[in-house]
Amino acid sequence: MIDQRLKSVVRDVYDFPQPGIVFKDITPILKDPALCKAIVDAFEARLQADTIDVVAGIESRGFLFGLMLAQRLGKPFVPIRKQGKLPYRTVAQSYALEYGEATIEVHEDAFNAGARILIHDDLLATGGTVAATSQLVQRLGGLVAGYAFIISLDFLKGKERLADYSTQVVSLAAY
Ligand SMILES: O=P(O)(O)OC[C@H]1O[C@H](OP(=O)(O)OP(=O)(O)O)[C@H](O)[C@@H]1O
Ligand SMILES: Nc1ncnc2[nH]cnc12
Repeated sequence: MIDQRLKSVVRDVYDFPQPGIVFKDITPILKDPALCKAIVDAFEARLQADTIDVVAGIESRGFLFGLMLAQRLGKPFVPIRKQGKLPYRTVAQSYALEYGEATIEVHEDAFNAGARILIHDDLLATGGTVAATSQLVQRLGGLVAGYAFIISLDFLKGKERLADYSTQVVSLAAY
C-alpha cells in the first residue's frame, strides 16, 4: 500500500522550523524514483480527471509533484508562488499556516474564468495555505475541482476547512 511505503520513508524532524513543530520531511521520497512514480499513479487512480481542467501547485514543495501530475493528466499547470516571485500582474492572498504567516500570489491570467482547478500541495496541515489558494482561485473566477496531497496531518483538522470549496480531497498518507 502506498500509505505504508510513504510512512516508511517520510522523516520526522523535531523542532523545525521552530520549537514544538514535528516537521514531515519528504525529501527521502525524492530519492526513490519508483515511489515518485507510484505517487503520480495513485493520484491518477484516485482523482476524477474529467472534473479537472488545470492543476495548481503551491510553492515550493507543491511544485515537485504538481507538474508531474499535470503532465500525467494532460492538463495545464499553474504555479502558486510566495509573494514577490511572479513577474507578471498578480492577485495575492495572505494566510496563517501551522508555523507562521505568508502571502501567496497567482498570475491574473493563469486560467480562464470557469476553469476547474485541482489544487495540489505536498502536505495538508491546518489548511491555511490551501484555503488561501482556494480563495485566489475563486477571486479569478475559477472553480475548485478538488485537492491532492501526498500527506495530511488529520489531527490538525485541515480537511474541515476545505469542505466549503470541494469534496474531492485525496490524501495518500494520513496521520
Ligand atoms: O496546511 P498549512 O498549515 O497551511 O501548512 C501546509 C503548508 O506548509 C508547507 O509549506 P511552507 O509554507 O513551509 O513552504 P515550502 O513548501 O516552501 O517549504 C507545506 O508545503 C504546505 O504548503
Ligand atoms: N508539520 C509539518 N511538516 C511539514 N510541512 C508542514 N507544513 C505545515 N506543517 C508542516
